[in-house]
Amino acid sequence: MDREQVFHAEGLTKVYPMGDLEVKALRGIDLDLYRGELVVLLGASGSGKSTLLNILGGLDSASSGEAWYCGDSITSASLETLTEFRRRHVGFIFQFYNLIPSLTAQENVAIVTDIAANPMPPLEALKLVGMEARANHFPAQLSGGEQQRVAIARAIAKRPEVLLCDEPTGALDSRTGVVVLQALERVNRELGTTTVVITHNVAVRAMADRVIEMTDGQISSVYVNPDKKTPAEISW
Ligand SMILES: Nc1ncnc2c1ncn2[C@@H]1O[C@H](COP(=O)(O)OP(=O)(O)OP(=O)(O)O)[C@@H](O)[C@H]1O
Repeated sequence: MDREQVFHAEGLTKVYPMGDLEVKALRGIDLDLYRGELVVLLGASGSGKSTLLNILGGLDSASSGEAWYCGDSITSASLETLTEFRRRHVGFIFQFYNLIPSLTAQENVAIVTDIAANPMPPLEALKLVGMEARANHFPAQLSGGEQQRVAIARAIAKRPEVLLCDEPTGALDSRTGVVVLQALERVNRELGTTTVVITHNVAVRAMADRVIEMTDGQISSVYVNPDKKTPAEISW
């Protein structure tokens, strides 16, 4: 594995004020993520997975600590710099696909490629996730798994270095979930996109290069997977 550091974090904390109380979502995260690796992020509900991903992706700010993307500080960046960082370098996938209902699959992808610096053609992105035959279909004509694959095509069409996925299979049955994981694995392998996948599904750890587990706002274990499986070999 190439060990070039993409993300580096030291002592990240996140505290949400809740009236007189505080929720300590992150309690000191030290983390490195390396170029091209596929990391599965596990942990109980409320352990801080989404908070961590959102801070790394420039969607949320840390309360203390520092994080860098390729040597540039994320935690001390201005809002404008963070917007530019997200636009140029980060693709996001969420549990729900957030496609625009009045646009076809291809048009949903083109929205992003229209404003990206070095995009791939929308059809090429759809092909990578096996959706080129459905390019002219509207979201309502597609299954949940197919919509998620279009969302992946939309996220990768700008050729981001990093793909951050928060419960990408959370709304899908296992067979459909595997097809979505295959799309993510192919993008990771063919484009070399550093990929982080949050999941509640422990079976998904089998496809990771590394598995990072969070407990109560901290990293409780990091596991290097010596025996990576393809998504087709995973079931739950
Ligand atoms: N905007 C917010 N305001 C207040 N508390 C928040 C906010 N966002 C998250 N939290 C709290 O921070 C903690 C960590 O939340 P987070 O969503 O990061 O956990 P998670 O591991 O991703 O959980 P899940 O698996 O359920 O999505 C939780 O206790 C949550 O309630």
